Amino acid sequence: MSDAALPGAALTPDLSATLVSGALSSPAEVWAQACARLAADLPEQQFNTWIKPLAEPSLTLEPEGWTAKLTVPNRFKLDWIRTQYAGRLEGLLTDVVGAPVRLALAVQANTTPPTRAQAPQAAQAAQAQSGAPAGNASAPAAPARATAPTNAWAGGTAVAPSNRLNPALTFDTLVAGRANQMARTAALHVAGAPGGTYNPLFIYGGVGLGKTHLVHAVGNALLADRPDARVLYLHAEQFISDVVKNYQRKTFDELKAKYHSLDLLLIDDVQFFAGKDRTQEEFFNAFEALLAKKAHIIMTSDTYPKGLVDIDERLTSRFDSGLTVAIEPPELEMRVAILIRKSEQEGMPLPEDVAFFIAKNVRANVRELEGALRKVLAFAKFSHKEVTIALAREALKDLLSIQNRQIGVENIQKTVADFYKIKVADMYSKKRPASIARPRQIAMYLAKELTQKSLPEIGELFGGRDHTTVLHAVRKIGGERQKNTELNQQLHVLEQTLKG
Ligand SMILES: Nc1ncnc2c1ncn2[C@@H]1O[C@H](COP(=O)(O)OP(=O)(O)OP(=O)(O)O)[C@@H](O)[C@H]1O
Repeated sequence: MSDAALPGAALTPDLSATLVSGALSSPAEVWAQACARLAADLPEQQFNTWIKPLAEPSLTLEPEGWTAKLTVPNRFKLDWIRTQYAGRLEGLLTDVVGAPVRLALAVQANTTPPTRAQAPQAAQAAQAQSGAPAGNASAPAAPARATAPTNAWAGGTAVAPSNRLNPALTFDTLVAGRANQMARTAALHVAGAPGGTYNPLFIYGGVGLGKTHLVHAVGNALLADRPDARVLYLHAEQFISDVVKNYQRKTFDELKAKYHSLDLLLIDDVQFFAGKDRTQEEFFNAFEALLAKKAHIIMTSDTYPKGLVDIDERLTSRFDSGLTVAIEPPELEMRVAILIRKSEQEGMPLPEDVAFFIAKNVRANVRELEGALRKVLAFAKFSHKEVTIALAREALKDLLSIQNRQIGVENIQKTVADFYKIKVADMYSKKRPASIARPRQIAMYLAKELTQKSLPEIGELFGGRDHTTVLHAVRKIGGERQKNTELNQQLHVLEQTLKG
């Protein structure tokens, strides 16, 4: 190997000899051999997606030993390669070279300026991608970028009009933890290899748990990688209104042209398709067309495909034909990590004890956690006081006083059972007649409304039911309550009785 192939290297004779002792004469050959071994080890699609497109690393001899410097196209790929393949690559390079090799990853400098049409999106995506990689929930959160003009809290404010993606909702700003591990891993896979496995990807879970954030992250990551990709995010209701508009104008070809040409369709809250036959038909057509051309579809919902009501079975069975993953409510450590990360993004880092205090008291979902944090930070700012547990207690006193009234799930079960004249034991039983199932659903709904218990905790207290069953009950009764005055009155009476 020549010195030119090893920029900056001061070769010691024995290591240099190691490298040239076999048939290896250049970093390209070292890389080719390592790749050949990795290719034998990895599923072909993974290898072709992540490793094959990489240019060979430079090999330099630093005072600590050999370093292979591998450049990758963007931050997202760097994070993925670092977590998934770096260890294996280091081992293989070490084997091939015959001496320890350290792998150093760097993002490739961008040499081709984006086209005018791509520029704003690329700039937004690059900015959104430039933060620290998404950490482990237990790892300290990365400090926020001082220049970040957009914020994951900002909701729709920074949405690019064409693809409706919010550039602030990225993998970088999504805290990883046990609750979203499966969904996040699947989403990362799709972002790296859209049209491949896990198609469609169906993500379900309760309100405010990060489903929307995750699908935006996939769109933003794909655009950072391929700025020309045709990506569209939309809420199911926007699809419904598009269908209605095109129905009135008889312009179904336009609708088809819009949806069938995408590379990635991200569609939120598909439970809203319930009872909308024409929408379901058009979505079915789009779904089939996109899958046939290997475009990727990611959907979110409040329940798993088979739990969806009033949606045609030919659709729900297709929803389930790729990968279906749940996002669970975050556990305590993850809630703390989220609070710390978000407070840093706000430029007001939260002391750990205060983060634990808030996380212990706000358990329902991340949106509520964000709301509580906002209250505490605003309270500190306006009162010019330090953020302490005492201050947090004061800022959140309304929320805490609701909890202190301590309406327990058992109390709810008993009150509801008395009201509808069924046995309390039926709250835990597997019996399904409507005369029992409905009061049980009402009790689940009230448990969610009036206590701080998470969906899995409520499910457990109702005879070990799955959290999606609870979610279904909460949505169903909540939805019916809006239309059914009799039910609304009954619920009102029950609530007043329970609140005392
Ligand atoms: N793991 C996480 N890390 C950081 N922020 C999160 C995380 N999970 C959720 N959030 C934030 O919580 C808020 C609510 O999340 P999101 O809107 O994605 O929830 P959702 O599951 O889509 O809820 P809904 O069903 O009500 O639409 C957002 O501001 C999102 O950025």
